Amino acid sequence: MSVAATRSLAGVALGTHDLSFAYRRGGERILTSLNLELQPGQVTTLTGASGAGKSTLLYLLSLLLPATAGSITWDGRAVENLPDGERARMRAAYSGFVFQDAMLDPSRTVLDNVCESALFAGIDAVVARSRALELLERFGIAHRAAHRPGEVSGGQAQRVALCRALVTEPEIVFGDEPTGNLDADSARIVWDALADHAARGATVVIATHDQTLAALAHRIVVVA
Ligand SMILES: Nc1ncnc2c1ncn2[C@@H]1O[C@H](COP(=O)(O)OP(=O)(O)OP(=O)(O)O)[C@@H](O)[C@H]1O
Repeated sequence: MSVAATRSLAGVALGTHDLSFAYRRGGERILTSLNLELQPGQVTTLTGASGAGKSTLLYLLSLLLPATAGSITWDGRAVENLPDGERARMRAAYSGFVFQDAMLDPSRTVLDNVCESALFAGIDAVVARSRALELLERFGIAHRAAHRPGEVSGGQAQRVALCRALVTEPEIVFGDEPTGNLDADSARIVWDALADHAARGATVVIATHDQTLAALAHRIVVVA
């Protein structure tokens, strides 16, 4: 394992303060006056019924969506009103996101999908490629590096998405049902990788319906 992969991480404390959100102005509130503090070095799982707002909360915490009311803090800094460019820069520099259904770029190879987020975060191309190959190897999909996402299985695609999220060595990892397409053994590998990342100091926040995995987290937040 490389030196980079064993570097300890500081993580980012995530907070919400009276956070509310509606997808449309004046529309139904998905989240109402939510107050949370999520600590570095921990895995937090978000559970709750389908449609309760777990994915929405991940999008808010990761700065993909702006809050309707209230605030979101990263290490105490209010981030909900930052300009879009700054939010994108912070996302790329500090976080990785494993989306539901992988969401890989179908026109690019598996390797390029993983490298892309590192390049976007300003990581040197040679380093990005070496880290990407190392992660693909670690998760047993290096033999698919030159394939397109349409040529790999759902479970393999989900592992590629995990590699893409980890390639920047992020301080925060968000996962939206990251084990949803996986069999029990593969799900455990993904979970262990996320738990390892938290053990190194990162803040890890995972939305999941899998109660077995959720129970392994340091903290379970029920979104209602
Ligand atoms: N882009 C959108 N526009 C409008 N409403 C949306 C949008 N995305 C989600 N919703 C609605 O917001 C609510 C919360 O959705 P969200 O995906 O956050 O729930 P979830 O808890 O993650 O659900 P699941 O467990 O099924 O993935 C749902 O009622 C959903 O229909």
